[in-house]
Amino acid sequence: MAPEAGAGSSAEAAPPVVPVVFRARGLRKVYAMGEVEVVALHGVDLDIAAGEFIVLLGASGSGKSTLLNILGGLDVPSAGEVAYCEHRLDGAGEAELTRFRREHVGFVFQFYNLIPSLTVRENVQLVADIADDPMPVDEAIERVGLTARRDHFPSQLSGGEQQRVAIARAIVKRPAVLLCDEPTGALDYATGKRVLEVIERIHDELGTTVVVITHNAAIAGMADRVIVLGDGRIQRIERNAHRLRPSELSW
Ligand SMILES: Nc1ncnc2c1ncn2[C@@H]1O[C@H](COP(=O)(O)OP(=O)(O)OP(=O)(O)O)[C@@H](O)[C@H]1O
Repeated sequence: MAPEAGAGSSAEAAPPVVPVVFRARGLRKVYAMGEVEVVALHGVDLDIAAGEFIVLLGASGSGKSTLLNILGGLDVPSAGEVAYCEHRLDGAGEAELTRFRREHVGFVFQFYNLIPSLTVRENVQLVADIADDPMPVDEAIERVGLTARRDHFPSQLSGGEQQRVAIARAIVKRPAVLLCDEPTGALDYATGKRVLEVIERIHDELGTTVVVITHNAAIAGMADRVIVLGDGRIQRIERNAHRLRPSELSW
């Protein structure tokens, strides 16, 4: 808990100080393609507080996935600094990044990447087996509403259900951070909303810091803050006065 300012005095209590978990300064990413250099990030400065729900918007090619991948330790910047709490991620070696990801980050991608020959339960178990302090596998499956389907194989599930398995797999290790790259990109309207509800519930019930990339500007209503990227730069950051539930969004 943050200390209360002015305790014991007549001063009004200051709003609670929420610790910053991600801190990026001058983040730059350049991809070398033979003779050609593609600058994906042009010097991004960003703080993300513990428990924030961030939506990352921007045109195709604006650098959203590059930024998310660097925050999640899947990639490293070409220049600049990025840290998660006390972990410096720029300049970290592969082993250090692997440990960081394993201990702190759950990923959800547009495509679910489940193992087809394993059941729902076994897909989630696989991650629980290598986690330090996993939640019970059945609890993770329950949190995404798939208890009745836990012995089914991915091919027996709809796209939205497979995405919910991917979310169960991401959260079973109790990550402090959930990074989602177009989690509803392959889903229809109703199914996409159901997946967003699951992500919202994880955020609200577990206090997970969440970053969601989307092309769908309506989803921005779910966020505490909306970060709009353009051409590798943060174009603007908007704070929502209050977050909307997925059921309140329409597109
Ligand atoms: N591995 C790579 N090699 C070369 N260039 C890359 C690579 N990954 C991304 N880029 C380039 O970096 C820029 C930013 O890409 P990025 O995928 O981060 O954008 P994005 O906003 O996530 O796009 P989209 O919405 O289409 O997924 C683009 O110009 C892209 O072509």
